Amino acid sequence: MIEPIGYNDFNDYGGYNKGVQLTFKNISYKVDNKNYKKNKKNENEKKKNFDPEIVEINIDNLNEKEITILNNVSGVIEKGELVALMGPSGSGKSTLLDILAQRKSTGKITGQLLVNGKEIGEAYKKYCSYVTQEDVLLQTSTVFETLKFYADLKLPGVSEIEKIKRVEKVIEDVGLTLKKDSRVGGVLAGGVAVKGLSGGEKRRVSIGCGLITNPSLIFLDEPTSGLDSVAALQIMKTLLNLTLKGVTVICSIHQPRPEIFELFNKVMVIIKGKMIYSGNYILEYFESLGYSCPNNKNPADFCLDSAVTIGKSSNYLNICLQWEKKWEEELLNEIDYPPVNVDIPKTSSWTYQYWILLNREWRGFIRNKGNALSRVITAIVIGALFGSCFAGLDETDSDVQKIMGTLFFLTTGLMLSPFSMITLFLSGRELFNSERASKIYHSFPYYLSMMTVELAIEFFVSLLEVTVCYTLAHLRWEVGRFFFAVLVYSFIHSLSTFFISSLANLTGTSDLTFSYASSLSVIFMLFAGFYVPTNELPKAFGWLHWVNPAFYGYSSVVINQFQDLPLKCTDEPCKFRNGNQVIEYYGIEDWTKGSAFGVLVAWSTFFYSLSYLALHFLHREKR
Ligand SMILES: Nc1ncnc2c1ncn2[C@@H]1O[C@H](COP(=O)(O)OP(=O)(O)OP(=O)(O)O)[C@@H](O)[C@H]1O
Repeated sequence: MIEPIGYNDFNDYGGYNKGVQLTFKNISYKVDNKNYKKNKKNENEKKKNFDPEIVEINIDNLNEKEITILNNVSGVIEKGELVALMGPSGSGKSTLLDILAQRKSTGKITGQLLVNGKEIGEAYKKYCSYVTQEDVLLQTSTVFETLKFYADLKLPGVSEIEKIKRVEKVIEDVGLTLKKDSRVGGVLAGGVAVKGLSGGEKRRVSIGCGLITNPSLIFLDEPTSGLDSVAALQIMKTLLNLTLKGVTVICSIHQPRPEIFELFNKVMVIIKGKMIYSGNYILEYFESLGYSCPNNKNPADFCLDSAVTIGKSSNYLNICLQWEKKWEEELLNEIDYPPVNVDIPKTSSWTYQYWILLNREWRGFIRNKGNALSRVITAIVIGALFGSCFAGLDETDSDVQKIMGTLFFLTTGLMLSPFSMITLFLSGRELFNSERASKIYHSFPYYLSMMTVELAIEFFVSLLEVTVCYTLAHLRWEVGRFFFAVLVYSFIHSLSTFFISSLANLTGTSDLTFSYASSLSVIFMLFAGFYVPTNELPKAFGWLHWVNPAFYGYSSVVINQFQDLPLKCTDEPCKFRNGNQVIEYYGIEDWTKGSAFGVLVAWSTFFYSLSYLALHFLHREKR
């Protein structure tokens, strides 16, 4: 027999009241029917060949522009209650939980949500926790680091020692003391597998993240899924102990074993988007409807089986109406709203969020050794390859074309290398969406920290590649010009990173990102000014180089290389006697290296902002 785990030694660091009463009235949720037009067409076809003998589907339902997922759902959850949300698969449990936790950002939600009888405000999410059904965790962090990250962001103003104590207590409560320093593990973006926790252990880490702040209201979407029966009971007892402190806990749950089912103070049953019962006498209620639980049957299994049967029966709508009537006429009037205001927990500042996120981002990069090493090795190999192909160039008119080629291939090499980051951007986005929905940080510090680490790496990679290539190819090796070239190349690299991350954030899929990014990169390369000098472009395409960021990067390094450079003539007639003639030949004499670099920086800023805005506003949730 597992002993319940106490929370008595937890301090209320946030200083806010534990536990709240939550009332939801007439909640409905509708989404656009994406198949509306297709269904309408099919319906017309069916009407043409209508045969009442064989048509079974309800044509009217397929025909609606909006699909109703939840329909007029109401209920009350008292302070300190442990509530089970039950129903057949697809009945709307997770959707209701998402709406109660204010995590739905798509579809049309109507109805009222009250905390202690008052409309919920902006701070609502700060005193609730939500534990998702899927475990979205950073694979490279340890159990301790994962929980400490939540403690750092969600417990501002609490001392380091207290935060560590809190983290260790939660780790103990979710039964992971022996795994405290194990990595979470999983498959990293790019396919590298990191050994780590089992599925059930990850579940416990996710639950621990929800418990770290000692919240007033906890929502858990199927907290016991993936756990063995002992671990499931242990987790549920942990939750029960929280409720004894007054915390309100709501879980969606499928088929709990009888010992777990007994722990719940209240059961809510949803069938096909409608509530049919909410209370603590579920078996008696089903009996009154004519469904009796056999003695030897698990009551949770019985409830679910009965719910499935009711959903299919012709009496379903009557049962729903009967419950709605009971709610309107009896239960609603019996609600006793506690006269307590909920204190709002503090939030950490953006600078602090940035610092914590930066640390995590950097740790993630260092621990993803395969990625870090491959980027460094690729930079050295590519730099050496270009440098060797054009090795020992002289400052002569006959080597001008080769020098132009070296500069161009360095530019394109650095433009193409961020393609390998597509999966990294998209997998990071899943974690970001999950953490943002919990309101633990703002998107801006997240994006800034991610890009700070990326920019630092890119500067280092560019420095390596340019140093190797410039040394071997004998490009203009003066301190000022060399470092200017490194700066331009690292901006070309970052611009391409921002460009690809914009596409990833706009499209949300790796296939589309790859396809758009590769097509546009080819256009960028074609009109960069190497293959065809800008003044020789056909008139119809002449404008293209003006809107081509690669043109500005390439022009900047070409001017940096050739400006005021005397060239030796190897053959007569001599094509170029000095570098300025080269600059003129390529049609970029109106630019200085500084002005072209300035436009490159402006393009980088544009893609940086576009990528951030797409991250902030698009693809918030999968469903
Ligand atoms: N945004 C959406 N667009 C279209 N359909 C949706 C959307 N959100 C939910 N649904 C549909 O609503 C139904 C209820 O989904 P929900 O995930 O809430 O069910 P559930 O009871 O939690 O199921 P399960 O127990 O299998 O997790 C499902 O059929 C789901 O496909």
